[in-house]
Amino acid sequence: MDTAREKGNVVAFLGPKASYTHQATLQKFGDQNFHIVPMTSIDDVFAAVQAGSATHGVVPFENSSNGPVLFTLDLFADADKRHPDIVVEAEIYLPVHHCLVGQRAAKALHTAKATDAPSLSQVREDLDTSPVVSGAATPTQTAPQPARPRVQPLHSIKHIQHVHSHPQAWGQCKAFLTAYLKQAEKHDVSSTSRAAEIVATDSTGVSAAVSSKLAAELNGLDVLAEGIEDTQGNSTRFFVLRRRQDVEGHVNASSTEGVNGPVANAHDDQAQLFKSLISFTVDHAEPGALADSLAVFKKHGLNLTSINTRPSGARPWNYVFFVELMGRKRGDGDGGKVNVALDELGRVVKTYRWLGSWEKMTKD
Ligand SMILES: O=C(O)C(=O)Cc1ccccc1
Repeated sequence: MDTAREKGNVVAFLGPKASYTHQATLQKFGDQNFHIVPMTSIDDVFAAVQAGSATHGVVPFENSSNGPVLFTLDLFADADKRHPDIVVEAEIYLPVHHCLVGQRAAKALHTAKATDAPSLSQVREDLDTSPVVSGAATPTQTAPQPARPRVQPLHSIKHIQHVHSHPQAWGQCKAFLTAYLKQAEKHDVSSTSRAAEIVATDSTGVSAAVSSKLAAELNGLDVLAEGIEDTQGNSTRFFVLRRRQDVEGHVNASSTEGVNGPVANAHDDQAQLFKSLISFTVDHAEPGALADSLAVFKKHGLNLTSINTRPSGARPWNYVFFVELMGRKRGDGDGGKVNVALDELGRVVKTYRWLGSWEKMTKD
């Protein structure tokens, strides 16, 4: 019997194996006694933590070049009130290097069956060994100087007609995809490693995935291009989810104080060590409602580090606002700056939710 599972230490992550989320999960929990369980979707990770079948969940939240993961923001917005107890307990940063993975043209020709006539002839044409198509994206009126990709394919990719990946990956690899795979059909799937699994089942060899090298290895695929992300230093931030009742009053082992704990004499200057996430809705008919809300954070000297919005789901053209700020909420009645600001925010907004406070993992 699995002792980690028996003790209830279960981490749900966006799988399958070899997703970037899996790699982030191993970075944080790999050397601890945790039972690590793949989930099919980000939604399933939220649901497992909310239901208590997992004690922790790991989900992608934001990319350094492509911005927020909209699925995750929408689950935090929680229009259906399915996750009332979910809070963020920690953040994980992971460098992300995307590959185009699939079958090389010669191999694809071998494995394609005679009945796959259109793809077979396509593959035959592509046996030209020149690795590169043009590499130059066509200038258009809206993009007169399209960005040049940072790398060239390692093998011919002219046989690729379909590309599968998580929607986040498209936005991180725009230059490469535009230059080399403009005509290929793009298919959204639940994760980058799921994309590699799908490609491995395509016997015609005309499909590829944008995923990690690890996902290529695990699924027996060739790396057709490596490092296809638009920006050097491409990195994704993941959140560790918990249930609010499991973190309240709990002392975070990696910090000197509780994330939300009852440490009465902690100083607010430690705000630089922590971050918090808050969502709120305002009365859209009231001029200045958003400005009034943000003024509360200013009044209490709370530095906002990001602001996002998503449709609220309650009514068309109504939004949920998300702010991240430096500082942490303390135990109720503990009087920290964030606690006071939240009380005040409650008087100027329609609804708000504290979505967690955690130790900041970057130095700046
Ligand atoms: O974890 C994955 O593999 C995902 O599909 C989410 C994702 C996508 C792109 C960059 C980082 C995480």
